[in-house]
Amino acid sequence: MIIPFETIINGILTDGYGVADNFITPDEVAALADQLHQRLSAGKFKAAGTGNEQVSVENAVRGDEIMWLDDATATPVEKAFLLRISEFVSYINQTCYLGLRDVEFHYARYPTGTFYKRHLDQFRNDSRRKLSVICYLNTDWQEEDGGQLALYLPGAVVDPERQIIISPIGGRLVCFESSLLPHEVLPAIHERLSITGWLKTG
Ligand SMILES: O=C(O)CCC(=O)C(=O)O
Ligand SMILES: [Fe+2]
Repeated sequence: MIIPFETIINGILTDGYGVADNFITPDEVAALADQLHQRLSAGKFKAAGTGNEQVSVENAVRGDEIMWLDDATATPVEKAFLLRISEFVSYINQTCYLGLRDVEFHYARYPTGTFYKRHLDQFRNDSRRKLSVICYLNTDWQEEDGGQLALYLPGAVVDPERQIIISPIGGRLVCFESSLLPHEVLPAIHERLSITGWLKTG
């Protein structure tokens, strides 16, 4: 398990973002996607807000629905995911001294036609968000399914900003500094599933 952790950290240190495939196994992707749909059918999802206004449904900015994960009510497959994240946090704290103390994660479901416009994750209401983490739960994702993540890397003096496009392939994990990288979710042509979260300082 150390290899994807190392890949992600090296990516953040050298490029400003890290990506690793197979952060979770195809079986775990399928089990989490299934669990997400069960939670959805049970009415546990809510339209996501944008952080400063209270959860008014901001369809013009983002169209996803979310459900926060919580240790107390997590099922075994959700617990296994959160455990993998806590191993990742321990690894980061041993190698990068970021002083991460807390995590928060939610499922996200983008129905067909939805997106999340360009934004930064360090919301006005939580400056403790240090690293943003997204793990995709889309089995058999195809290019025509849309919903790619676009990251905007700052340019140097003469270079323009660079756009990096990341496909939301099941099992893939993306991580970047919450306050630094503007990003957006391009329109999903097919339902798009993920678990998104933040690694936070104390
Ligand atoms: O799902 C993604 O690729 C990014 C989601 C995102 O930017 C967010 O929830 O803040
Ligand atoms: Fe974001």
